[in-house]
Amino acid sequence: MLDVGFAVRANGLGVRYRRGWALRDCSFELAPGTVTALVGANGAGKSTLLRLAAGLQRPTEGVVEVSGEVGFVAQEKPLYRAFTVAEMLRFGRSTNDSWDQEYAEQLVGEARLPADAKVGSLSGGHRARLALVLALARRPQVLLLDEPLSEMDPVARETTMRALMVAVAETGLTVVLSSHVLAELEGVCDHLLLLDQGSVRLEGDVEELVEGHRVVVAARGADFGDHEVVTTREGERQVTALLRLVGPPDLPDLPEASTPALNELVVAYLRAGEAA
Ligand SMILES: Nc1ncnc2c1ncn2[C@@H]1O[C@H](COP(=O)(O)OP(=O)(O)OP(=O)(O)O)[C@@H](O)[C@H]1O
Repeated sequence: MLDVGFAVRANGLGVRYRRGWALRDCSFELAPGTVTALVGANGAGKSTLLRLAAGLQRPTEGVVEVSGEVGFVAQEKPLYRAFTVAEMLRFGRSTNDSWDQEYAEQLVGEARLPADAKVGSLSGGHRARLALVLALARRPQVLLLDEPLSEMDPVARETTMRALMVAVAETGLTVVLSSHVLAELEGVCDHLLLLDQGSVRLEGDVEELVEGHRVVVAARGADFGDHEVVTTREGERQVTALLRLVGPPDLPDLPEASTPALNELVVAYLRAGEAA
């Protein structure tokens, strides 16, 4: 792969549909080998962003660049229903120069996909796994996944995430995956891209983002100094706030301050977006 310093890079990216902007002024850069959680409320623009990066849709303004071969698994997982699993693999092999047959067979085995089953007869979860096998076996440099786990059972989710992590560790694969199930992304994703109504609201290294925020429990009306209040939850006497630190985490008068879990951080931003 060319060493260009980024795997995916967007600059001023925007898409307008007839009813308005689905994505507006999005700029970010994802480094090679990172695993990015793409999160946001329904309609925030996640699928649109992934389609643009996959080159399946043109932006209205701005650019998105991907370095190297890109693999994309759409939410609706288009596969040939009349083909068997084995036929899908043969098809993949004959249409992709970079196809890795041994790897494809290993992944099919791990997913326990019966080679002679017709795609149309597979469950939603098995179809999702097959779509992912086909994308991984092409050995792309960048893999874009639109809600890859949504139809899978808990064990399938775990095996799938493990297969992705192995590919990241062994080949330096870059992954961007959208999901509403935040608990599954914790410990797996090292980068976060949070969209709010078509704009990038929060983006960066997960650890740095977590370190840059505090959950505080304080008396109502407490003064949080220069720190940005992302969201608050009012109790009878106390208020729980998520703060984005501006400057050093100088919170002398507050009884409780802890770093948020990724899950907590994302939910706070999504809630703030809804309230806005
Ligand atoms: N082909 C289209 N024509 C018109 N509007 C569209 C089209 N595709 C998406 N949109 C609109 O663009 C916005 C973003 O949609 P998108 O599917 O990218 O969101 P999302 O974050 O993936 O949502 P979800 O979590 O529900 O999958 C929405 O307001 C949607 O209605």
